[in-house]
Amino acid sequence: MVTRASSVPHLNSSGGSSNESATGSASGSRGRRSRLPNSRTRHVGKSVTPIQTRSTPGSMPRSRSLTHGMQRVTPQKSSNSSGGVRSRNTPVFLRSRENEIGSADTLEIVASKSTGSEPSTPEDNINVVVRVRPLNEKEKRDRYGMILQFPGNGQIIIESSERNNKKSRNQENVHVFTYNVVFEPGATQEDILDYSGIKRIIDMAIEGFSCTAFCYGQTGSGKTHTLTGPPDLFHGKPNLKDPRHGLIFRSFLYLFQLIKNRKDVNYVLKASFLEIYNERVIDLLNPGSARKPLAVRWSKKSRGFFVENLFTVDCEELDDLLAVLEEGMRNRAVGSHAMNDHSSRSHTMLTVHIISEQQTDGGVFISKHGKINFVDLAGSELTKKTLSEGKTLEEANNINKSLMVLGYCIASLSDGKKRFGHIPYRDSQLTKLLADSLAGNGVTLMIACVSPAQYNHAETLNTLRYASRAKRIRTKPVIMMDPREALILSLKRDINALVMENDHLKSALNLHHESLKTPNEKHQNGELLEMHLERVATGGMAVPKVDLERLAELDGNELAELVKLYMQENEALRQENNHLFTVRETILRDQEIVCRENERLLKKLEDVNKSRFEMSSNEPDIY
Ligand SMILES: Nc1ncnc2c1ncn2[C@@H]1O[C@H](COP(=O)(O)OP(=O)(O)OP(=O)(O)O)[C@@H](O)[C@H]1O
Repeated sequence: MVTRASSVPHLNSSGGSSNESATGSASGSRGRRSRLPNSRTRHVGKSVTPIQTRSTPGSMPRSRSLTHGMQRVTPQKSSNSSGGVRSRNTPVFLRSRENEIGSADTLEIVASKSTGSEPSTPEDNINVVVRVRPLNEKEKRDRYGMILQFPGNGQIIIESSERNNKKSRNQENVHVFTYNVVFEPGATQEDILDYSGIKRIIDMAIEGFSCTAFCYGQTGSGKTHTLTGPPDLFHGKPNLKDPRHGLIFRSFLYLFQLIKNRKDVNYVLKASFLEIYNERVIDLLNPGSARKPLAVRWSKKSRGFFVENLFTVDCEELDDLLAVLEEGMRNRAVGSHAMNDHSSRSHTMLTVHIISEQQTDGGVFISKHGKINFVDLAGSELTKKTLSEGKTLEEANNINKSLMVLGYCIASLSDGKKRFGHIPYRDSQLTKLLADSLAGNGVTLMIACVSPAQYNHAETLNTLRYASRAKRIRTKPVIMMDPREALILSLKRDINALVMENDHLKSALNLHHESLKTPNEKHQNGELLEMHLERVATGGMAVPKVDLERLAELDGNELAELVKLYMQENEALRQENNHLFTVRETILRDQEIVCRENERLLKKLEDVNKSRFEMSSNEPDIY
């Protein structure tokens, strides 16, 4: 039975109202190219640049300033089996938990010393949602029963595969799992956009975070359907308003809408699309006739894996992104087996790089490098069920092997004791490229896709267990910034703070000073004022204005000189502030001495008055 959700998560922090129609927004877009223009894929020129995709499993820079904003969801009552009242605005077929994932909704962007800034929380969960597909025609024909129940509050109950099993009747073989959101079989593609948390992830990607959305599950469970929709959408001229469009298409529309609304920021978008087929990385935007594999390498500098010479296409318009999607979908490896006519035989990763440039209040230009990966994993398969043989069997073995490694990584990362030990990322190309999303500086959404059919009990239980484990993984998201810009921004911020402290100290000192002027202090304060005026007059305050846009043009010496100047300025202000603190301490001490002296004098005066009074009262009256 399908019932209304008991509560709805509002995971997106800005601009992502849940009733926004994704397909509706597309109506304004220009006529779309049906395929990626040749010039974009074949020419290594202006618009197509080989770029390295990065993934960092390792450490992160220390945080300098953290603020955490978690968004809680107000629970709504439902009228499902668990009782309660239905909410009018909640979508049917969707269930969520009252308490959603602990991820940063409010981000304070602050530069860190070395590579960038961090959001408000040191540890963020991976957001895990489950999508249950409807029974397919074959399953209905063969009268397979449904083994899943949806009691609400993000819970999903899986019964024993054998209905008459004694254990099952005793409820011993019933498993209950809880996730951030559970999408029931009737959930629409638009529901996934609105309630999976993807909007918040896109919001974060444009803020400079490295984000990933990936679908996981057995073959035929609906991963490709969720991410891209059915394959026939990409045959011929696609209908932009087709309600079957998947999450990637809808995310692109949402992304462009966001960008359009941010007039104060310049954005440059680039996209790449790769697949991992039989452990070989193929560029889907430039596969070549030989489908020559690309190398995945480790970058010491960025402490992450990257794909060498991967094509990246500039995407000025929505059409360009859609063309990338279409081209990749056309080139990916698809096969057929007993459980799926259009089975993905490879893992695919579509990456949108979002480079933003914004002028800060202090006039400095900062650029951030966010990205969002959409990963469609090939499904795990029991080859005796898929009846794979020959080429399909080899593919299945490779798929299962890489998913097994992914499973090990997820199990280790979710285990409090093992997560700091060795994680076998290097054992498969897939885990190398997902390392950053699983354990590095990224923000991740996992959509676990399952079948409700009794026939798939073991695989569904397995996926639900994986998803539960993944939910326990912590990542440490950071904004990716050019380290030089981050350093300069951070120094500039320090200087501003010191200047403010400096001014504050001076005004405080002036106040004290007026009441406590001594020749010595007058001299000292005069000196400070002179120092300050001299500093301003000689330009000491003004380190040359830097246009960070042009930072890349500076050579090493110029850059070193600039950083030196900032550091000198910083040091001078620090010294001056220390000096001011010392002066303030001295003045306060003197003030205390003066106060004590005053008290002593007052007491003395009192004593004198008292003794005078006593003397006068003892004198004989003379008339
Ligand atoms: N939520 C859904 N609603 C309607 N049909 C669905 C849904 N999910 C999946 N399907 C259908 O089920 C079939 C299998 O789905 P899909 O190809 O997306 O599975 P998959 O998990 O990507 O499989 P594989 O791992 O083999 O690539 C497709 O015909 C698809 O249209």
